[in-house]
Order: sequence, then structure tokens, then C-alpha cells
Amino acid sequence: MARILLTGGAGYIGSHTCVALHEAGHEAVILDDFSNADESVVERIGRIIGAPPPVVNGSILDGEAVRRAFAEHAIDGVIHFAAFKAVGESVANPLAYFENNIAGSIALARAMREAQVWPLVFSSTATVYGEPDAFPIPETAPTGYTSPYAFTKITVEQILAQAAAADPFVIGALRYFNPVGAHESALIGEDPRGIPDNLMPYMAKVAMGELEQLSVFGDDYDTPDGTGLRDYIHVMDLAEAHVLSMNALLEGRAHTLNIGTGIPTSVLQMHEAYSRAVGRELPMRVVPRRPGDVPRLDADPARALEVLGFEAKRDLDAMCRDSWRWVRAQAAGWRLNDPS
Ligand SMILES: NC(=O)c1ccc[n+]([C@@H]2O[C@H](COP(=O)([O-])OP(=O)(O)OC[C@H]3O[C@@H](n4cnc5c(N)ncnc54)[C@H](O)[C@@H]3O)[C@@H](O)[C@H]2O)c1
Ligand SMILES: O=c1ccn([C@@H]2O[C@H](COP(=O)(O)OP(=O)(O)O[C@H]3O[C@H](CO)[C@@H](O)[C@H](O)[C@H]3O)[C@@H](O)[C@H]2O)c(=O)[nH]1
Repeated sequence: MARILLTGGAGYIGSHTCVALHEAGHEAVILDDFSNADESVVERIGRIIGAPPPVVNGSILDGEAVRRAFAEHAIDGVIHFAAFKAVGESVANPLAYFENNIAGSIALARAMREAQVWPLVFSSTATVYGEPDAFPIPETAPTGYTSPYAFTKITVEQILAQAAAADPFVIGALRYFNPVGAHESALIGEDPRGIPDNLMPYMAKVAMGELEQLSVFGDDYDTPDGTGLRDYIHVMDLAEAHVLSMNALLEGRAHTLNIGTGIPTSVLQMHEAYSRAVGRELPMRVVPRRPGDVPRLDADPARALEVLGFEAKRDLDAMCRDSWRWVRAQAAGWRLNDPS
């Protein structure tokens, strides 16, 4: 058993990772400032795992709060999710992204150094590959960035690599492809504020009748059906990858890995799968391409299998089914699974 501090542990991927850590016999402690999470998530995680995890309410930028987290809990390792993640917002306000994502990561690493805690899983992203031209994308592909958000992720990867050359940090950089879906209990899931930018949350709102129709951003890409290809991964598979990553770090094995399924799915295929989950054809229309989108992003997942023994288990239908179940439960105030 290890006790793991999850910065941003109340967020979408962090909350699912709390559950996966518990299932693997570890304990999670959450450090979150709730800037992008509802406080009720902690109680809902507790309903899944038996008791709510301990929470330190504070920012990674607040040295005092981070020190408190290490002082009050005997932490063995850290999974660092806390960050801002909206690409468009990062273009409008890059300094806020540099502050939270880069300065926040440096502050966290300093606190870890002080506490002599060295294993650190870092949430990176497939966008560090910029506009790749060979598929599926291996970890050895050139990196780049097309937004301030992507810049923060590749920069933090590099900062941590250099920090690990000077101190005994053991770093696991996980480059996520497109996380979707929700825990099968429908008690936790993604909770986008306002109109969602991402495909699956948008379709969920169309299915709920809150948005009129899906706009497919371009059908003239050089792909089999002309729409964009992505590597969607169920958030519980992604959460389980974090457990394997942390286990490797606790054994002293650092790594930089893609976390995806390796299966490219088009927007039209996703629309079809989600319509199947809902039980009716969701309204859609094709509109021009969205500026900044790349035609294709899919992982070569071979190295994650080799290094961590990680392989995604849940298919596209499970991703859509769990998302749809979650949005309905959420609309019902999470009473769907409430035994009371
Ligand atoms: N969701 C995706 O599509 C995706 C893809 C690739 C990478 N990532 C990365 O994965 C991580 C988690 O993403 P997510 O989708 O769960 O996002 P999220 O916004 O749901 O979770 C992030 C959590 O961090 C918290 N937070 C933000 N700034 C903080 C700070 N300064 N101190 C303490 N807490 C803070 C927020 O309140 C939130 O609970 C992020 O680093 C994100 O960049 C996400
Ligand atoms: O309303 C919509 C939304 C999306 N799409 C298309 O659906 C695909 C997926 O789009 P989206 O869900 O927005 O994901 P990405 O654009 O791939 O970006 C996500 O995945 C990246 C890689 O992990 C992260 O870095 C980003 O933060 C995250 O938003 C793309 O082809 C889009 O053009 C539509 O056609 N209509």
C-alpha cells in the first residue's frame, strides 16, 4: 500500500484515479483548489470506495497548503493533475496558463524536494506532438506546440527531466490522447462548464436536448470518411494507467509514455456509436473545419504495454454508454445510484 497525493484530484481524471488507486490497494489524498471541480465530488468518490478521501483544500501555488499536505499525510508519491486545460483560453490568456501550469509545477516540485518525496506522475498530452505526419505516433516523434497550453505541457516535461538529473525525482510523463466516458457507477464523470468544446460532452448535451445538434467540424480531411480521427480512451482505463505508472515509479522506473488505445475513430464513427448508446440518431450537420484542429492524432500504445503492461480494455461502446449514463445521473442529481 502506498499513499499518493493527487493534485487536482477532484477533477475529471483525478477523481477516477482516486477510485483506481483504491481498487489497487493504495490510498489517495486530494490537493485541489476547486477552481474547476464541484466540492460534492469528494462525497461521491466516497460512495464508490466506501469513504471520502482526505482533502487539502488549496492551490499548488500556495507553498503553505502543499507543505501541509506532505506534513499531515505520509505521502509516498504524487500524481500531478492540477492545471488549466482549455486550449482556446490559453491563447487568450497565456500568462495565467504559464503561472498555473508551469509555476505551479515548479512550486510542487520544490515542496516534494523539501519533503524528500520523489515519485511524480505528470499529466501530459498528445498535443505535445504538434502536427505529426506519421501515424500511429510513437513517443520518439518530434514534439512541438501549437498553443500556450501545449507549450506549458512540453515545458513542464522538460523542466521535470532536468530536475530529475539533479535530484532523485522519478518521473512518469503520461501523454494522454482523448479521455472520455465516466465511472460505470455514474457517480463521477466530466462536468464541463458552459457549452462544451469537446466532442463527447457536446454530443451528450445534444442527447439531453440541451443543444440542438452536433456540428461536425469539417468532412474534407484526408481521412477515410473526411472527418477528424482521434484516439479516444475510457477515463477508467486512463486512471488505471496512472496506478501502473505510479507502481513503476515506486520501483524506481521512470518513463515517458503515450496513453491511448491505438484505435483511430472518426467524428462520424463517434456520432454513430453515441447515437447507438442513446438509442436514436442524434441530429448533426457538417460545418467548416475548426481552426487549429489537426486531421489525426492516435497513439502507438506499444511502449506503454512493454513498460507498464498497460492495455486499454474498454471499447467505444463502453465509453459512450458510461458517458450517457453519467449525464443522465447528473441531471437527476446523482440519485440514480443513491441507495438512500
Ligand atoms: N481532459 C483531457 O482531455 C486532457 C487531455 C490531456 C491532458 N490533460 C491534463 O490532465 C490533467 C487533468 O485534466 P482533467 O480533465 O481532469 O481536468 P480538470 O479541470 O477536471 O481537473 C483539474 C483539477 O485541478 C484543479 N486545479 C486547477 N488548478 C489548480 C491549482 N493551482 N491548485 C490546485 N488545484 C488546481 C481543478 O480544480 C480541477 O479539479 C490536466 O493537467 C490536463 O491538462 C487532460
Ligand atoms: O463539437 C465538436 C467538437 C469536436 N469535433 C471534432 O471531434 C474531434 C475531437 O475533438 P475534441 O473532443 O475537441 O478533442 P481534441 O480537439 O482532439 O482536443 C482534446 O484532446 C487533446 C489531446 O489530448 C487535448 O490536448 C485537448 O486539450 C483536448 O481538448 C476533432 O476532430 C474535432 O474537430 C466536432 O466535430 N464537433
